[in-house]
Amino acid sequence: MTESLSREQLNTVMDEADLLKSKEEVEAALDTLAADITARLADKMPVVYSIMNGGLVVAGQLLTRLKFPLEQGYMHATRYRGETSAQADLQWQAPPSVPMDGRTVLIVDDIFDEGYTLEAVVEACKAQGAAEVLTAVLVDKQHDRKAPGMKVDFIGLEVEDRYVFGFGMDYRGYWRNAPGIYAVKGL
Ligand SMILES: O=P(O)(O)OC[C@H]1O[C@H](OP(=O)(O)OP(=O)(O)O)[C@H](O)[C@@H]1O
Ligand SMILES: Nc1nc2[nH]cnc2c(=O)[nH]1
Repeated sequence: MTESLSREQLNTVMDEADLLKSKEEVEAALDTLAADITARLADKMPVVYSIMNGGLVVAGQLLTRLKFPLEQGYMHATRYRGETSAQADLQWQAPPSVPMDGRTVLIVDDIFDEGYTLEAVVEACKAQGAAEVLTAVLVDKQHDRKAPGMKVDFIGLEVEDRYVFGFGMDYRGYWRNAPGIYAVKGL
């Protein structure tokens, strides 16, 4: 783990960051995501899992826009562990909190970057007997390093290939609470 950051350093990161998507743009994207998900899943009584930690804010703001019966759960899988680049292995810190055998499952996460996290989570859901597994992310990062063949079913916004934070995404553990999507200066 790298050294901890001071409050001043963290405020400087925020002050110097580039705003890529405003709060209003994110909220409009969540409205569209919710409409697309509703059209596909309204009659399925799905289980909707957020992937902790990043999926927490997105799922929180998405779920109240879904006006059909669903169950909600969480799971915690991480590749980055507070760093700004991925570790080789995915670490499971909490398994799925609600049984999914025979169910339609929707996985909600903040970002589709290389896609190895979502790929492993989808495989885990299938192994646990889910009938159908769909994925939704707020942000799709644009680059050519995606896990081969990995696709996401519902995407809110596209962002450039930089390290981003806000709306659930962290900068070294902080600023998940930022009300927009920001790119760290120099990253
Ligand atoms: O597409 P990938 O390259 O696999 O990266 C995307 C994943 O990275 C982040 O999780 P992270 O491991 O940082 O954990 P966190 O949710 O606790 O921030 C994010 O929340 C996604 O789950
Ligand atoms: N916070 C954050 N987490 C990520 N996980 C994968 N890519 C990113 C990113 O750009 N920002």
